[in-house]
Amino acid sequence: MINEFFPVFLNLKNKLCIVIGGGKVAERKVENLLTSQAKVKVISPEVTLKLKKLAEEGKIEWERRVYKKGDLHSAWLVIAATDNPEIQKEIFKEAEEKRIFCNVVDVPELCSFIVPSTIRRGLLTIAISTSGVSPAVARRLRETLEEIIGEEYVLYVELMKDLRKQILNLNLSSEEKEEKLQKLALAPIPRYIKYRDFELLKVLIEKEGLTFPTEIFEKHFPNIFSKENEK
Ligand SMILES: C[C@@]1(CC(=O)O)c2cc3[nH]c(cc4nc(cc5[nH]c(cc(n2)[C@H]1CCC(=O)O)[C@@](C)(CC(=O)O)[C@@H]5CCC(=O)O)C(CC(=O)O)=C4CCC(=O)O)c(CCC(=O)O)c3CC(=O)O
Ligand SMILES: NC(=O)C1=CN([C@@H]2O[C@H](COP(=O)(O)OP(=O)(O)OC[C@H]3O[C@@H](n4cnc5c(N)ncnc54)[C@H](O)[C@@H]3O)[C@@H](O)[C@H]2O)C=CC1
Repeated sequence: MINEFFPVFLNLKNKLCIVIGGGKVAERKVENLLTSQAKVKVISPEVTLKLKKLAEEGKIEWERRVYKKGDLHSAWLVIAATDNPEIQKEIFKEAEEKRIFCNVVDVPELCSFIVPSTIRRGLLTIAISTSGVSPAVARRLRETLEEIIGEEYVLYVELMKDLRKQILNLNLSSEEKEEKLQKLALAPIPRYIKYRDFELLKVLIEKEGLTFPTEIFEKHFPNIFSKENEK
């Protein structure tokens, strides 16, 4: 029976996450955790060059030794990434006892959480999981979606955040607000951004009685509007 995993986005900022093992897989998980600003501690007698460098730069803490029972004390999350099946089981056992979520990288059945394949576009995150059965499929799907969901989505989501705020501040009924939000979400705005069709986009936004937030565009494309003015 495959688990029906519960998808969540965790706020790990400054929270201690312990990674046991220091190979290629540990390295990938550590980089992921650092993206979320977690406080990372690696326990492993050997680590990759990259992990060593991160430790030297003070970006992670590295305890150069093997795992021992009790190490998980005060962690929020644990990743067991050693190449030793017995140790992996011991780590999972301690994590369960302490009620700490634990990812055992080589045994999907011993995972109280799994790590999805992830696409990040600024504020937008897309996470893909095959419930642990085929990481290669998760990766392949990520690569396919990355082509559809391009870098234009960084600006797009920032723009929609601004427009939503404007709409919510208008003196409209909740039905009217909902209608405007849905209408904007359906408009091909990512395409306008991708092809720099800013004039068309401006017309669309102003037609809805909203203000075109120039500063958001200028942040991504410095001087884009001033150059147009010079012409
Ligand atoms: C259950 C899970 C636990 C967990 O790690 O959280 C798990 C388990 C295992 N992975 C294995 C193998 C590989 N994993 C990758 C890559 C990734 N693995 C990731 C997640 C997960 N892997 C979780 C399930 C995710 C889901 O639900 O789909 C990704 C998405 C996220 C990340 O790790 O950061 C990241 C892709 C990131 C990206 O590029 O987008 C590659 C390389 C590749 O394909 O590039 C290979 C080799 C090819 C292959 O075997 O497929 C093996 C066999 C080990 C062996 O044979 O020794 C096991 C154990 C088993 O299955 O028994
Ligand atoms: N979940 C995933 O995405 C994937 C999982 N795997 C599996 O993950 C495991 C790790 O893979 P790699 O990083 O390539 O292995 P690796 O052999 O490069 O690294 C293992 C690390 O564990 C450390 N280690 C060994 N015993 C230890 C102990 N008692 N305490 C602390 N650290 C200890 C070693 O020093 C080494 O740094 C393997 O079992 C592999 O099959 C492999 C590919 C992807």
